[in-house]
Amino acid sequence: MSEPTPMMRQYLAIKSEFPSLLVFYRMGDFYELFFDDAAKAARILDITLTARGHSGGQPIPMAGIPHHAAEGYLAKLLAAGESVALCEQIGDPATSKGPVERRVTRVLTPGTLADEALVPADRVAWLACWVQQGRDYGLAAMDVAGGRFECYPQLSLNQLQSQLARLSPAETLCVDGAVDPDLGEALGLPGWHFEAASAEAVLCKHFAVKDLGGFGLDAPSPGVCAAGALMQYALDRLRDDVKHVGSLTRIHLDAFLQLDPSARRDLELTQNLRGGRDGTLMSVLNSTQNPMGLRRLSGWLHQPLAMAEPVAARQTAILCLQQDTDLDGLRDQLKQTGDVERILGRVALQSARPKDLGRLGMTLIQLPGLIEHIRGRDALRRIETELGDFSDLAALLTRALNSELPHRLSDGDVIRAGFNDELDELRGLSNDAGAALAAIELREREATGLSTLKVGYNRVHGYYIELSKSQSDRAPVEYVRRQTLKNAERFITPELKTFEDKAVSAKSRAQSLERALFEGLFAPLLEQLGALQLCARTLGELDALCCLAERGLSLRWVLPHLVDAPGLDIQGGRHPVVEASVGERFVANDLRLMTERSCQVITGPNMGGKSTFMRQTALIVLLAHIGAPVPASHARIGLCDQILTRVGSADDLAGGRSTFMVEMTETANILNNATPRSLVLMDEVGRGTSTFDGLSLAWSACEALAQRGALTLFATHYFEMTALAEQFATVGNLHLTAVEHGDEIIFMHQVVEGPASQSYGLQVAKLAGVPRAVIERARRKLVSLEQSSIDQKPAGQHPQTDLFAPPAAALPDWVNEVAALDVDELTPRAALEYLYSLKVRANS
Ligand SMILES: Nc1ncnc2c1ncn2[C@@H]1O[C@H](COP(=O)(O)OP(=O)(O)OP(=O)(O)O)[C@@H](O)[C@H]1O
Repeated sequence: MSEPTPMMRQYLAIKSEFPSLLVFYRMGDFYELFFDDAAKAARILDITLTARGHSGGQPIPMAGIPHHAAEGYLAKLLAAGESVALCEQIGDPATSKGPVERRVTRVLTPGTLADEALVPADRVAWLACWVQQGRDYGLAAMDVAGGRFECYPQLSLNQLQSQLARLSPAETLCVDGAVDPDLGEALGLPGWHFEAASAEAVLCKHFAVKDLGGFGLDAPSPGVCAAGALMQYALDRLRDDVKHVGSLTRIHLDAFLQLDPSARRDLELTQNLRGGRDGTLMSVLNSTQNPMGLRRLSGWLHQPLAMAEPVAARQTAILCLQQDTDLDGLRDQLKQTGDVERILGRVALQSARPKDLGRLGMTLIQLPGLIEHIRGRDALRRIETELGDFSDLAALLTRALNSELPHRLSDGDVIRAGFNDELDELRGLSNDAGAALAAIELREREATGLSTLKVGYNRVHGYYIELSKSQSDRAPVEYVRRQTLKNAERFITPELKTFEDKAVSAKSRAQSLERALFEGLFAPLLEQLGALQLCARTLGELDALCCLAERGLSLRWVLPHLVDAPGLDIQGGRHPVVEASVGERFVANDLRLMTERSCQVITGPNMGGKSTFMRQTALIVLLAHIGAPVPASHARIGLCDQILTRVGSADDLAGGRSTFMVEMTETANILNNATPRSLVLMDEVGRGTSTFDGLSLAWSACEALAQRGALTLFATHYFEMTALAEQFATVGNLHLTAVEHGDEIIFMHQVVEGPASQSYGLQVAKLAGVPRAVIERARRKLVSLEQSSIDQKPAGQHPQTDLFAPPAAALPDWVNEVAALDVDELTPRAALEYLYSLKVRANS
């Protein structure tokens, strides 16, 4: 069996330190990956898997990526949730015996990134950490690129799941061995990181405080333990450098409208059910002008408010932007601003690039003009103040930086001419040694009056002044003789010697001085970091508010009246996404849900618009709670505590749960948590099992919600459920209208009071292209099913039939007649005659 080569031994030693990371092993112009790392990277990156040498008689799998193109590949791996250790060549290949010395210089994990190329601009790559203590859970989350840090001191399992679904973390941490599939994948950390004392000590040290009382976190809690462990991890990964994380925000969940994970998914806020972005609420709502505004808007959508005051403040600001400012002008100006929030993160992490500071400078220059648009408006006064005044920094950056900046600092030409004399001189020397020498030559010739004096250079003696033999004895005393030629003498002077030292090393000295001057710009920025971060967040907020103001005007949405009493009164409500696709053809609908009529059972044909109507109600309620205008002609919305949904069907095969199991788990969650302030959407609950089981479950779930007084929309194809309205005063019936036209069906999409009369399932199937023969067969089967259903319903045999049967008085008399028929005794002819007689009665 062959021994590993020295290089492979080196690789294996390094890999053993980072077993769970992909090790990028630098070899010349390539990063190479070996063994399982190579196979994984080849699969994710779609690159070729090759082999190099042998190990244990087997070829070693290898995959490589060019060093200069690494960023794109890294971004893809990190987006796939992988972490990477970059192992660089440290030693000099020319002088190394054996393999060049190599060391891991950087560890990249999905949740600890701030590089522009590696973090998507449109969302926050949260690093989250949870811990369980008894029945309670604690959660902490850090936005490393943006410098935000949140703590949720004490949560139930349900709340933790909901928050994790909201954050959708790029990377999650938990106690080693505690990984729970219901909470997503997580990296285990040693338990002692989560001990209260060590967690608190890490946090106090970072924030330079005696205790955490200032953050409202004085009492020990699982959340603080999670926050401490998370901070330690971030410090380890980022080499003790997260000074832009200046505060820990305690999150009070009561302040926010809760969305259960299924509501977040089903309502397709920022991601559709297929995982894409089209057809989402965000796709209609977003007209933000910069990434800070986009992230802020997305954050608002996922965390609507539950308190009247902050909602009212946003509404007032939006109204002011719509009525009292040059909204287009303001938005144009916001378009010119850079992603200051992330730039500041990179400044703090010492990884800002020239273009970062250039864009920061440009943004700070724009600020006064931007503020001018909102100056003196009461509703925007806080924003005006928080944007601040950074004219000193703007001036500094303008003076210091060129207007065109390179991608990398090492490319040079970053610092503007005139900012630093020494740099100007060094650049002058390296760029323009010839001109400088000509200037010296001219000056010396004039000073000495020696006409043959000239300045030259050779590689052995460097720079010299040359005089012809005839004039050389008149050389000034400070000229030191260096070389005698046949017809000339060569001299050096202290000035020339200095010039030479400077010129030879000028280029490299210019580079290092430029680097020092560039990094020197960080200090004054960091001095004002807190105020700059506030400015960045306020820019994001203003952009998001402008977006909502603009969307309201462009899409004819209205600001709703928010009231404390639970209930909804929506007039002319529309579904923003469906309306965007069908345009004028969209049929607006009204809805009233009040304490006295809190539950509506919705029936109507397939494709009639039941789901659309229910979802539009949830979206209107959600938009109202972020303070936004809503797609309606008028809306009065009572403050809600949560939106709970059970719509659509999805298998959770990975979690080992069937469609019906998922449906029932979500239903259980709703029944356990709904309150009279909750908006509950139930779409065809029960359809995943046998008719009677499904109907019974749907009935009792709807009954329970009605009794609890939760604001409920319950769409169903079980017509039996329309009878609930007769038993409960708080239950009403609504249906979606459709009309038959010959053999066709036309959907009116209108919501009207009362139960639907027909389901039109077969017509819809025909519309969908189900073969004619199958439809005909289904039609015959339907008749016989309906017939046998009637036959099988003598009172007392099926408790469900009693429970759900419409009151006897409501039935037409022929039903009893048919029920009494002994079909087996009928001849085909008698049956046919009876059918004809029924038809005559039906038409009369
Ligand atoms: N109010 C409306 N105005 C115009 N078109 C609508 C409206 N509501 C729904 N539609 C159209 O009808 C289609 C079907 O709507 P939806 O999925 O809501 O029906 P449904 O009653 O829930 O159907 P099913 O019972 O089969 O689930 C939508 O995709 C949309 O194109």
